[in-house]
Amino acid sequence: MAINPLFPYPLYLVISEQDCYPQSWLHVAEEAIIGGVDIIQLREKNETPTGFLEKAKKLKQLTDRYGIPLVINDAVDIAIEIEAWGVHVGQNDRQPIAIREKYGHRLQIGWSLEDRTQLDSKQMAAVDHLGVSPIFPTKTKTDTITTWGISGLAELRNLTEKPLIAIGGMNLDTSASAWLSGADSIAVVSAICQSKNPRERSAQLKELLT
Ligand SMILES: Cc1ncc(COP(=O)(O)OP(=O)(O)O)c(N)n1
Ligand SMILES: Cc1ncsc1CCOP(=O)(O)O
Ligand SMILES: [Mg+2]
Repeated sequence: MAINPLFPYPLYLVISEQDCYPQSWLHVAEEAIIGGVDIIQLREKNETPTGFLEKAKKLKQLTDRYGIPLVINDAVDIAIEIEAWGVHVGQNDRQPIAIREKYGHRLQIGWSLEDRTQLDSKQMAAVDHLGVSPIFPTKTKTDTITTWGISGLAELRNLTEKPLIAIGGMNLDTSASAWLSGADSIAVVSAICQSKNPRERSAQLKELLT
């Protein structure tokens, strides 16, 4: 089995207006891209559909300008409408097979892995990459099931060739060990969104992933 299959987006920013407050989320996104973020997910859990769509359009303009992929969290219809690169869904969202059946390969599909048995799910046939969720406990998302830890991530690495995104508690102290344990991408919210200097923080994180 090939180790660490290519997912050419080492540093993955998951962003929302709330997680960036009091900074401007769009400014944080641009600074993070300049600093080295390779892919961005818009994750707005408390927005109206109209508000989410407006933000998605603004972020798509930015990511297009810099030529990086945009992922939309949960809202498949918005991802399709703005021609996002991908969508990220979890166990309680629209399921990968249903998305694939409706939209073919218009979206890359990310799926959250919250339990080892989910690797055997038929949904895996429609999944392009996996969010290993969470690696460590985090205040950013508390409705979680398995806290994988670095050892859990390393075990998963031996069980699937799909790209693995490590998420949850990833920061300057934890990202390198997740990377060296076989993650193909390190996803962060607070480490960048709550940094006083998102550009510099992104560059510091990126430096660990080479
Ligand atoms: C890259 C990545 N991995 C996991 C998640 C979590 O998705 P989900 O389980 O659907 O939870 P919410 O983000 O919707 O609260 C993610 N968003 N991104
Ligand atoms: C969206 C999400 N999914 C699993 S953990 C998480 C939040 C990660 O936030 P942080 O990087 O601040 O720990
Ligand atoms: Mg979700």
